[in-house]
Amino acid sequence: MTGGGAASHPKKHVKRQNPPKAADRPGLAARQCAARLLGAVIEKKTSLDGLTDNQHGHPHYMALDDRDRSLVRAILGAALRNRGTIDALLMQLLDRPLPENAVALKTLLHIAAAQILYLDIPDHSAVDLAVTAANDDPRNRRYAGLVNAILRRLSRDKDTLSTPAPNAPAWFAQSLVKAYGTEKAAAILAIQAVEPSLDLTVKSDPQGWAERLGGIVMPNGTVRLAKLETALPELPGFADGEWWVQDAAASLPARLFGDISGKRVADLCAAPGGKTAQLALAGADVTAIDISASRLARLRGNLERLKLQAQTVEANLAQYQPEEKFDAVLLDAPCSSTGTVRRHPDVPWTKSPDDIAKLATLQAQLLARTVELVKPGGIIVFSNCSLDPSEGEAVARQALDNPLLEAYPISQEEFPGLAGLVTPEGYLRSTPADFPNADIRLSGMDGFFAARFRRIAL
Ligand SMILES: C[S@@+](CC[C@H](N)C(=O)[O-])C[C@H]1O[C@@H](n2cnc3c(N)ncnc32)[C@H](O)[C@@H]1O
Repeated sequence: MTGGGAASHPKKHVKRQNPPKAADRPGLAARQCAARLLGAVIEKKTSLDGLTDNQHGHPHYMALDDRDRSLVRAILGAALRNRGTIDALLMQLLDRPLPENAVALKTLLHIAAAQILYLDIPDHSAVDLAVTAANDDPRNRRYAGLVNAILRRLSRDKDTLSTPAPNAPAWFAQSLVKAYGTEKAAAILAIQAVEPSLDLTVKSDPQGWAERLGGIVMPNGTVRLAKLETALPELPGFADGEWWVQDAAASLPARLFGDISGKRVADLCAAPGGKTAQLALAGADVTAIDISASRLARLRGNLERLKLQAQTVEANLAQYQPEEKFDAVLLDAPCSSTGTVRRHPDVPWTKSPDDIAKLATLQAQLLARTVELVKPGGIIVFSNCSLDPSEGEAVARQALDNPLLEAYPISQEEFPGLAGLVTPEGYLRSTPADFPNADIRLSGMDGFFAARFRRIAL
């Protein structure tokens, strides 16, 4: 007989199997971590690179195994690349807008929608895990039914819903239109939604490496792979230091010095060292300067793998005093990095017009300082990976107010196959919409700007 009044019959203690705790659900921790990190990017403007750093990342990310970490990165990549589309789709499915303060709910829905719409994950697990995550979070518990309903509808109707929404915050979309016109701005935003190819700068024999690695050779000699099929260190040539990862556009500024074999060249904002490696490979006696000890340590590690040499100096460029001036200097200045939006889809969401204005001021100061470090007659290359002309063309034009500098325009002949990147003023300007390819996975390049000057002998 069972039952009976609890008061009259003390309950026999029956050992019951506990239902699995939410925290034990496979895949839940990764989804919760993804939602937390998306919140940090959008609400606190924290850089995704820092949050997902394998040594110093967010504690919840660090607690995950490698598989879950790569899942978190994939979810966040899809959620950020397609943020405008996801937002518009969710709005269509909601009867009324979410409460303003329901930030955690919105983040959770975005994470789940990214999986349903863009990742090779069964829709039902994305939905189930989102509902479990909602129930596990006091802020979202009362919305668990709504989460379930919205995500099921999204899964069912995703092929018929349409949303022509820009995947960028308004300030970024508007700045692109202002700088490049409507058509090119749209092309830039379209390609930023696609995961970029992987470009390698090879020490020699680009054609041979392209054949070995299954890639194509770009006009500048970079080898481009449509997709990374294996972990980078497992690719042939990595351990032997035969190549390094560097976007095709990022490889152009260091080529603007001409023959630098045997010359003393300073790479003034050097880490992690892609351009230092190019200069060293070209035979220059390179001094690599950077303000960041940890980034310089990465640079040293990279050079060691590549079996290339450079002296390294940890210093703030504003105070740096070399014993002797250099024959040439490269200033690859800190910038808003909006040109790297394809690999860093968090950038438009973490940066603002205010940041761009501050960085443009800093770049002008660093460029003025750079002039003091080069010998009369020496070449100065100023570059950065911003798409905003106020960090590029405007800084370069203003620098010519300095009587010690003269323009040394870049000519189209210097870049066969990429001559379209050279502007009438003699600057180099690339955007993600440049170098289109019928195979979208092979299309595009980072947005980069470079200007070349000569220090005048007075
Ligand atoms: C765009 S990254 C350089 C990338 C590098 N040139 C490459 O190709 O790998 C800018 C670098 O400037 C460094 N930096 C920023 N401000 C600096 C300063 N005042 N003095 C020296 N380095 C600085 C940062 O630590 C960062 O490593």
